[in-house]
Amino acid sequence: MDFAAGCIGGAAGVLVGHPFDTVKVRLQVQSVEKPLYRGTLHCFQSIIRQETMLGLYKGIGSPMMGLTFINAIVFGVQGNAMRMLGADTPRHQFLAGAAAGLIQCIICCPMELAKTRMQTQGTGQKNTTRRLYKNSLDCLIRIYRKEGIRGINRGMVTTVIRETPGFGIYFLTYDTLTRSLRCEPDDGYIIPKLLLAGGMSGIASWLSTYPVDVIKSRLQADGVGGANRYDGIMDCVRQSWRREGWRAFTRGLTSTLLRAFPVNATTFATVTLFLMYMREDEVKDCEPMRPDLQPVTERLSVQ
Ligand SMILES: NC(=[NH2+])NCCC[C@H](N)C(=O)O
Repeated sequence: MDFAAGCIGGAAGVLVGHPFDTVKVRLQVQSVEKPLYRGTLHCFQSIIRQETMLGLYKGIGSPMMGLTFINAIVFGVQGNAMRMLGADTPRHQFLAGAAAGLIQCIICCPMELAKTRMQTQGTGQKNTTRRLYKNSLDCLIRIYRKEGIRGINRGMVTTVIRETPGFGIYFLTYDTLTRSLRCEPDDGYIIPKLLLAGGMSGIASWLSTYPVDVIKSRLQADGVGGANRYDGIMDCVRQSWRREGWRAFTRGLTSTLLRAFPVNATTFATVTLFLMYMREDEVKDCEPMRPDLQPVTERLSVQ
């Protein structure tokens, strides 16, 4: 059921957040010498004016397919890892989340490679005729044909460095906030509390590893519409630091945080409420399990 809940939560989150993610990627990878966008709002306005609203949804196919499945893996692995670890402690919450974050990189990296390349090709152009990639799947097929398995896993190291601690903090923050907000199934304010806890968990998670995300986007977008600029992670870090200083590592952060709250508020609230109602019958039919042995999503549904 954790997997099913993650699926539904993931799809809801993508629909809410993709435009913010497109703005984030454009700001992260735009030219420093001749920047197209002055900031978050200007980027939103420019994309809508030059590429219509559809420009904000470029590359949504990949996360819609990928994030839905990724969230199924994330919540499934986290729930099962918590049951394996036994006691529901903050350390176990972090470890179970980190394990889920690490495992989902297998899907996340190729998915974000296709998404990033789709989001950055044809920047500023309305017509789609001269595009290298027709869609996310075509993008991955072309990369695989040209560069093999190594090519579709470009950015894997930075994805692992971003996601493993990022998801540990994601679930630890959610568990901590749902406890301190006393989220109980019979609480009349359960939904706003879950939305607040989920949204803040998303923000905490993205803030914790954001500089790594900038490097990952630059490496995955490298070569779109021009020659490759980077010879690996450290070269990308050195060039970014030399040209832009510390600001390089905060490019697109505003849009990321604007996206992180609604997307993760939607995802966590959907998952928790789904598990709560789907397990209601278990609570009626059997002795409630020890609350200290269940992950937060199960604990909320058992009492
Ligand atoms: N890279 C992270 N910070 N991951 C944690 C949040 C993941 C969530 N699915 C999102 O897209 O916002």
